[in-house]
Order: sequence, then C-alpha cells, then structure tokens
Amino acid sequence: MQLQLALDLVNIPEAKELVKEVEEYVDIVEIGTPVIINEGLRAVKEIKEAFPNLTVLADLKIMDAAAYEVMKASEAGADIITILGVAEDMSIKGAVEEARKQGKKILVDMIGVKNLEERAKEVDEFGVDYICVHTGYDLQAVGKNSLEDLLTIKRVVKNAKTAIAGGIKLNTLPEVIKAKPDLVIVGGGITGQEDKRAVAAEMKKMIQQGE
Ligand SMILES: O=C(CO)[C@H](O)[C@H](O)COP(=O)(O)O
Repeated sequence: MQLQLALDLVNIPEAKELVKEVEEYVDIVEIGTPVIINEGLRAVKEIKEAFPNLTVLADLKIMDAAAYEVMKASEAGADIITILGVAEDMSIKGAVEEARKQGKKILVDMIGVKNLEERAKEVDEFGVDYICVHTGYDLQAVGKNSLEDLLTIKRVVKNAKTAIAGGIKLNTLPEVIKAKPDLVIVGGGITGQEDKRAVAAEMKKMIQQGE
C-alpha cells in the first residue's frame, strides 16, 4: 500500500517546501488540478527536477484530447497522469496507448461516475494502471466519503491497482487501510495540519502496519 501526497492549494515554491518536509514518508507526489490550472505543467516539471527520485503524478483529470495531453504531461516529467472515468472509451484507450509509448502510467479517477461497478469493470479492461474512487471537495462538504465505493471496485477490478481519494484524515485512515487499497491519496489531511511531517510519518507507519 502506497501513500500519495496531493498538493492542491499551493504555488510552486510552497509545493517544493512541502515536499521537502514530508518526502521521506510519501511514495508519490501529486501536482493537483488547481496547481496545474494556476501554474501550468511547469509545476510538474519543477517538482520532478527538484525531486527526481520521487514519483510525480499530474492530476490533469483528462476528458478529451487524451493522447496529446498525456504526451505533454509526460514531456513535463510526470510519471502518472490522470484521466476521468466518465471520459469516452476511446479517450481512455488513447491515454493508455500514449502512456505505454512514453513509459508512463494512467490513473482513472472515477469521480462523478454513476454506474461505478459496471464502469470499473470496463475501464479495467482498457489496461489502465490505477482505478481511483474519489469524493471531491463538493461532496466532502456534505459529509460523503468513498469507502463503500472502494469496496465495490476491490470486488470487481481484476487487473488495475485500486486507489482512494477525498478527505482522508488521520482519524479516518484506519478504516481505509482495513479495505486494503493499493494507493491512499491524502491532501488536506497532511497539508492542512500544523506538523505536516509528523502527520505524514504517522500515516506512513499506520499504512506499513496495515500491510
Ligand atoms: O483531486 C483532488 C480534488 O479534486 C484532491 O487532490 C484529492 O481529493 C485529495 O485531496 P483531499 O485529501 O484534500 O481531499
């Protein structure tokens, strides 16, 4: 089980500072959608250059022109690129094909997917690397989480790794670990805390104990 740090509400210098603080406890650093909107793929490039040994995920949440966008994110240094589960089949297949050419990985974000079980089975057949259940900020605000959805994809996904994102904090991490996803994605649960390093260390320890 791996830990991914999601950076959403920072600029590039703040992102570098944050990664420096917690890098020994995280396996993947996500350059979040808001950061890419604000700073462009330059954010991916600068973080990869500053931390070449870390796996960097570009959270592009691709919806169309998938092969082109995967190519551009790959050129910027991303190791993993995200596409939405609600995108067209052709887009997801195109993303996978381009990622293979570039030696990169694709994570499918199932945010907003209504027929989760059926879509997860379909997407799993396209050769994607990760399938991620995700409660976005707007649904977190009304008390939702993705635990049940994680159990659903764990049941039906046979090839891809499973991931979960959305509002995970120290106090909710144990139930997430119990469901054994391959990847746990945490943003505010680390970045919003006073002692980010201590929280990241504790989360990493809990994850290792849960394996
Ligand atoms: O992709 C995202 C928002 O769309 C976030 O990166 C993801 O939800 C993790 O952040 P948090 O733990 O703060 O919810």
